Amino acid sequence: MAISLGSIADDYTGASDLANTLTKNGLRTVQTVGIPDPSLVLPEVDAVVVSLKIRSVPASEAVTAATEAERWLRQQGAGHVLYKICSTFDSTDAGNIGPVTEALSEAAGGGGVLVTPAFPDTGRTVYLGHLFVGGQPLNESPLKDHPLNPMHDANLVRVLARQSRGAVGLIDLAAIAAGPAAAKAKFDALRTTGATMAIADAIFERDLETLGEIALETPVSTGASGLGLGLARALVRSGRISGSATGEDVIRPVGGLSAIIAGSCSKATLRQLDIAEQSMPVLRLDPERLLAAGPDEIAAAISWAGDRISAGPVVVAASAAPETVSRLQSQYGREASGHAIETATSIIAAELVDRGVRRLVVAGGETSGAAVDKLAIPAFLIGPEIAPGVPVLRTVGNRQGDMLLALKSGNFGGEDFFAAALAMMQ
Ligand SMILES: Nc1ncnc2c1ncn2[C@@H]1O[C@H](COP(=O)(O)OP(=O)(O)O)[C@@H](O)[C@H]1O
Ligand SMILES: O=C(O)[C@@H](O)C(=O)COP(=O)(O)O
Repeated sequence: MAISLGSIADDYTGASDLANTLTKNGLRTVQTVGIPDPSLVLPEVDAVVVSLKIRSVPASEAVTAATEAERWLRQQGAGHVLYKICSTFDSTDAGNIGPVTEALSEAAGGGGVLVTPAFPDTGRTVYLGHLFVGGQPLNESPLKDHPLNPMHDANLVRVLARQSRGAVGLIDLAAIAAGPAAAKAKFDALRTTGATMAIADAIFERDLETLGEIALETPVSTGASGLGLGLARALVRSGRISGSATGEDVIRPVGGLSAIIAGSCSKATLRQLDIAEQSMPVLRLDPERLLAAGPDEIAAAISWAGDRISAGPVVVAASAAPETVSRLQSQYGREASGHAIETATSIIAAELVDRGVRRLVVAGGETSGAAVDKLAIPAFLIGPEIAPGVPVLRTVGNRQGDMLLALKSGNFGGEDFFAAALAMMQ
């Protein structure tokens, strides 16, 4: 297998979001969970997205995992490696976007790295280095209340500089709108002033096409699915790949039961749960009890779901509003509460799969990572899109047999997302 594009995704929902974008733009793509075991037979593809669960781990741990994945991707032939981060730049001052980007760049022999989380399809745009989520600056958006990575500064040049050893510059919209030559000239000029990374503005897809073209000439870039779109289109335009992927054959029915597990506390997921409650049984876990009396609360949830699941899909949710999340975090600590809840939701997901669930929707990046790890799924093929950034996934080499999954980033999807996902998974 010789691939054209490699990516390292910092979480599993982000990986399927990127794999979805690459597929939609013509690249045959597979999403692996970690570096695949050599015994796993992967299909012939143009791109591999290696999913890691490193968004919220200490930076040194993230650097080690990402550089190992980069080495593996280069061995598969990848000429360019994209570090897939969140389109909302989820990363505190202790975060790893800077350290991983610098390490990947060094591994590839140095040079400047283009960085942009812009993803206009989901309302993420960057202007003069400031990230907007919908109409709001990042620090005024719901991301200010994220349970693990609360974002308090919309100026990404500053955010990235606080995490990094090297200097960070800006490729502004004026340079990008003037086309690839002007954008590249600005990028080169920044490098002569000592910047090792450049945040790039982008508002429209055409900006991302320009950025994809200049990023493809370098060995490493960092960004969200928008930059993936730019890279994929540049690859197809270059004639290096045929651009013929579709993803439709991936959704052959798998049968079995279906369930939804939610651990995201994002505004979008909270709304989707309220809507799901009108048409399916929804169990709201009690996070206080999960932390105080873990196994009992988990067993009660499994029993509740077991009583209902043969009649139709069930939803089990830990998700709560920001006030409840902060109360719990001040009592048990941010990491400890997040980790305990992820462990609980992953055990519940695995039990439900043991009881016959073959169609599973998981809401939340960390939540999805914990569930997929617990299920030990090695890789996914990418099917059609349910909502921007969320494809149907089909397992590859899964020990429970073929399953269909949707790993939903907390912030993604319309209010009827859960029903829409299940309707595409038979
Ligand atoms: N009620 C709750 N209180 C505190 N933390 C919670 C609660 N419910 C879920 N969590 C944690 O919040 C985090 C949500 O992150 P994640 O799953 O990545 O969602 P998103 O995709 O919205 O970022 C997880 O660590 C999850 O375990
Ligand atoms: O880029 C994005 O917004 C998503 O792909 C993503 O990474 C979202 O992260 P979670 O909200 O933690 O799922």
